[in-house]
Amino acid sequence: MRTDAPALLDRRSHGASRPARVGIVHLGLGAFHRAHQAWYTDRVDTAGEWGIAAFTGRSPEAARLLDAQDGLFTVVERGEGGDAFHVVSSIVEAHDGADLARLSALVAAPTTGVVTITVTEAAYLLGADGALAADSAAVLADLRPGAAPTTMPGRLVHALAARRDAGVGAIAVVSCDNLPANGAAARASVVGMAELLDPALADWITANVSFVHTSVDRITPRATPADSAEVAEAIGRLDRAPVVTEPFTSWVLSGDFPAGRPEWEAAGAVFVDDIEPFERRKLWLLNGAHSLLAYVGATRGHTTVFDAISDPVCQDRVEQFWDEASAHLTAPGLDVGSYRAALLDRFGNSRIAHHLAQIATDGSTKLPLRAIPVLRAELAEGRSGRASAGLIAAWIAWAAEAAHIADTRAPQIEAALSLSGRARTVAMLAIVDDDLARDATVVDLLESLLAATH
Ligand SMILES: NC(=O)c1ccc[n+]([C@@H]2O[C@H](COP(=O)([O-])OP(=O)(O)OC[C@H]3O[C@@H](n4cnc5c(N)ncnc54)[C@H](O)[C@@H]3O)[C@@H](O)[C@H]2O)c1
Ligand SMILES: O=P(O)(O)OC[C@@H](O)[C@@H](O)[C@H](O)[C@H](O)CO
Repeated sequence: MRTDAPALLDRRSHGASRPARVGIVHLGLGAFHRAHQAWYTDRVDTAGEWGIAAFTGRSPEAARLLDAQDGLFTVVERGEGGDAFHVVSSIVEAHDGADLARLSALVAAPTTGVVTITVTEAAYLLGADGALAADSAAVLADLRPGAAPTTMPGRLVHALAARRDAGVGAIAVVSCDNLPANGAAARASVVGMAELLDPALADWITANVSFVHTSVDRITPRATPADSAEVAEAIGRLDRAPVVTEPFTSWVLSGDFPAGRPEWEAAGAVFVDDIEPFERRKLWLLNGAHSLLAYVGATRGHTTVFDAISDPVCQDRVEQFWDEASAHLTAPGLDVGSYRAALLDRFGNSRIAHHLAQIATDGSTKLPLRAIPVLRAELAEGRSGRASAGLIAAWIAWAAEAAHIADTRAPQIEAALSLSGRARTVAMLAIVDDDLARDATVVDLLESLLAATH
């Protein structure tokens, strides 16, 4: 029977006959990894030494789809003027994250020098003090005798034990999640888990694992079936796992790679000694504005970042938040004015459908990273922090109306929302900052901001 449907992408027809040897293990096979770290590696690994073995974090679906097409996938760079298509072949193995035997074997291999991570902020399971939340249900489940770990730190500790036992030496772990000091966060999460499981292993990890800090940037919304259809039309092959991303990309890294790394700088990555100013600028201005648009925009009936930033009320709120944040972004070379102007262009890319609902998830983890530091910096300067407090108020107002709250702390949020008046405001604020919830001036400000939203 004749069919016009194109054949599935595969390595032979793509001309990438021999997959690269595995040199990188990745945890969290989502859209961002494919649009970012896999894309950089694809561009620079001409010798085929840094193939990526990628593991999913929760559902095995992404691995199943990629495995069926030899790990190949298309990166669609979606600019305002049109799309560019690149088939990426750097992922050479894709696995269910529950496959601990394969994960351990690969992390213990002498040819593996790097582990990269994109598992979302909440998956680090850190408490407000920055340490592993040892009493959380997920951590306790991993600690049960004989339990197969399901968390990121649990699985990585399991695999690092195999590396120690194999005696193949040091390795780099590179967090690419949107967390300040994400290398330190990864260390706190992984070493914290190891301390609970095997203190001697925790010592080995401390001595042999280099936790690299990064600031990562490339807006990558979830792809849709229409994107797959467009890719088939453009490349003449069926791709069930394309990623759609913006043309802009940035990767700033700081730290050691004791077992080598790809030459990512050849594709534009930048290695620096002090990453903090860059990550602050990105987390506060880009991610902070994203969260603000997610809550204010959704409350005003918008669906995507583009819709929201096109609304003058939302843009005005973003500018006010940026004014507050910018007052604390004073390190040389940050060029905050140009960065803000570029962000307005990126948010205004009408062809990128970045859904506010995706950004709104896990607000209880994101606001302490995106709103609270700006609010605290403003309070320290004797100012009210009205715009950053406005982001927290927007989250509270959004949560109060939301039909469904996708958040790892949804039970606490629902309990807080069951209260009313000032008690409710205090309980919601306590979820993102316990100390500030005891500050009557901040609570007063939130109350007045919330009253103004009605
Ligand atoms: N998408 C972007 O624009 C973008 C840009 C910069 C940084 N990031 C970072 O990358 C992360 C992932 O983004 P994405 O677009 O790939 O999302 P995604 O939903 O496509 O993929 C997320 C991956 O993390 C895994 N995961 C989710 N929760 C987990 C948990 N609790 N434990 C273990 N694994 C878990 C999922 O299984 C999946 O493999 C973000 O949370 C952010 O920190 C994303
Ligand atoms: O990916 P999250 O959930 O941490 O945050 C949502 C967006 O703010 C984020 O994905 C940005 O698009 C990204 O950080 C841009 O580089």
